[in-house]
Amino acid sequence: MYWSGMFHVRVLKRVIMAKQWGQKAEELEISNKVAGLGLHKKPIESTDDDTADAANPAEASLLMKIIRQGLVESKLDIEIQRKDPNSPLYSVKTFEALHLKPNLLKGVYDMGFNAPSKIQETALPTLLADPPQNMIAQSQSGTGKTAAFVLAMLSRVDPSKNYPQVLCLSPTYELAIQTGEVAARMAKFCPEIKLKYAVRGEELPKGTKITDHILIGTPGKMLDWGVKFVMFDLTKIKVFVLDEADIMIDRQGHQDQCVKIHKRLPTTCQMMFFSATYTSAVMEFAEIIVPNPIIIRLLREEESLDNIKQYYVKCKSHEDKYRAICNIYGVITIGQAIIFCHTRKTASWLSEKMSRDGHSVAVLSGELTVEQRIAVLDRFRGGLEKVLITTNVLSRGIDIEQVTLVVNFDMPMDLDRKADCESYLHRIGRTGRFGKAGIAINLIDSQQAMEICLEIEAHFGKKIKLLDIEDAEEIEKIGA
Ligand SMILES: Nc1ncnc2c1ncn2[C@@H]1O[C@H](COP(=O)(O)OP(=O)(O)OP(=O)(O)O)[C@@H](O)[C@H]1O
Repeated sequence: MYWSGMFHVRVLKRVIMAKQWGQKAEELEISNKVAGLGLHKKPIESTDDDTADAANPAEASLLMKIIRQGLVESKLDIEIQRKDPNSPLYSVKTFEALHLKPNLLKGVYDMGFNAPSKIQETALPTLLADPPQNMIAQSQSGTGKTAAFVLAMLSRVDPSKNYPQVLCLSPTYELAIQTGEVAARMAKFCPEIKLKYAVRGEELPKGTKITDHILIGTPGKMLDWGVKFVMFDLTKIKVFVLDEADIMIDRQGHQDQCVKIHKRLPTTCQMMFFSATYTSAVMEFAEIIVPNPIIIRLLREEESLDNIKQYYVKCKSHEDKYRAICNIYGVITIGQAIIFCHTRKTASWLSEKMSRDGHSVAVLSGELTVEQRIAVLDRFRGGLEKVLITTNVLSRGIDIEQVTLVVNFDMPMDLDRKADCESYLHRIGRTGRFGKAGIAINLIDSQQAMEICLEIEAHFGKKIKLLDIEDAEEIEKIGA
């Protein structure tokens, strides 16, 4: 009965979520659409010709979706896009091939990007195509998703119209600021494009009418400005981006606010949902609230966990875990490290201990003000501290190139104290970004932690090797 119970919970959750987002799930059932377009559900072994047959982007998109039904994470999704240059799903190998505005292209090159990453080459032709198409995209941490949707946002703006046309929502203050900084760098040669942060601390006098083209922020502030104080017109929004879309949909606080914004957007608004992870329930739900989405999932074998060496170390206590960290530090040269703890209390205990022993450490946890959090991150980015100790608050999105080591002081777990595989992927994704090498070390001090580690290993199908922390030679090898 456990399974059937789980099933009902899941279905119920989807129905509640669908109701909240103001959609009728049935209206969007694929079978109805297939009937409406006179198409038939294709067998799993569809070939490239299936897409070539599609007469227009809507059909192509539908067909992709149908094909995907039987082939989630199969090679077909991406191969089709590569082989049919007439399809809006065609992928590009250069930024020139995207026919960007010249000053945007200049900005991209100025950032040191020579060629698009896999998610960029796959997503951008579709995101920039006309008529605009909706997208739900998933690819591993550090693969360039931010640049993909930021480039699409900047391309869609009409700078001659002085009102917000693009909304981009992030789950945290830090991520919103980081995304805004990427957008500002990319738009360096497009001074006519105006961008504003909609985050805590940004105050506008009542009655203000916002004239900036792009708003990047957190859901609460965006809701205040758009709905409560009507400082801009939500019905004029052309592009709506949800970064870290899975938690934006799944977490109660964010969800309520996103729902209220989403409801007021025009039906013509292009929706872009991006994340490194989606549980299947969230993905199914995302497909309901995003009309006719093109869905891109980087193939499992493309997920770049390969460039992160994963280890676990057996420890007996907190003290023992601390010794393990010191041993690793004593032996290998580490750029910078992020250490994840389960609670703020452990984070501050560890930071005090490390500071007392002469390590330069910073702590970032939920109780700091947003200004303090940004200051801590800026110092860490600038290399002033080598170690950042934090909680799950920083597991997502933060991009710091020099981080070569991630330590799970405590294994990530959900409320049922089971493995939280999504958080694990996001946490270790703070290293090994954009194909660089990284190391992830899990400190295991209980049977339960070991079980979580094994569950994570099985989930991703990637070996997490035992590391003997007393064996200096072995530790040296991992740094090689
Ligand atoms: N085409 C490119 N060429 C070179 N570097 C790139 C390119 N695209 C992105 N990058 C760099 O790769 C790093 C990771 O990119 P980004 O932060 O967009 O990843 P992400 O997929 O959004 O990760 P996460 O899921 O953790 O948020 C950044 O430092 C970014 O500047």
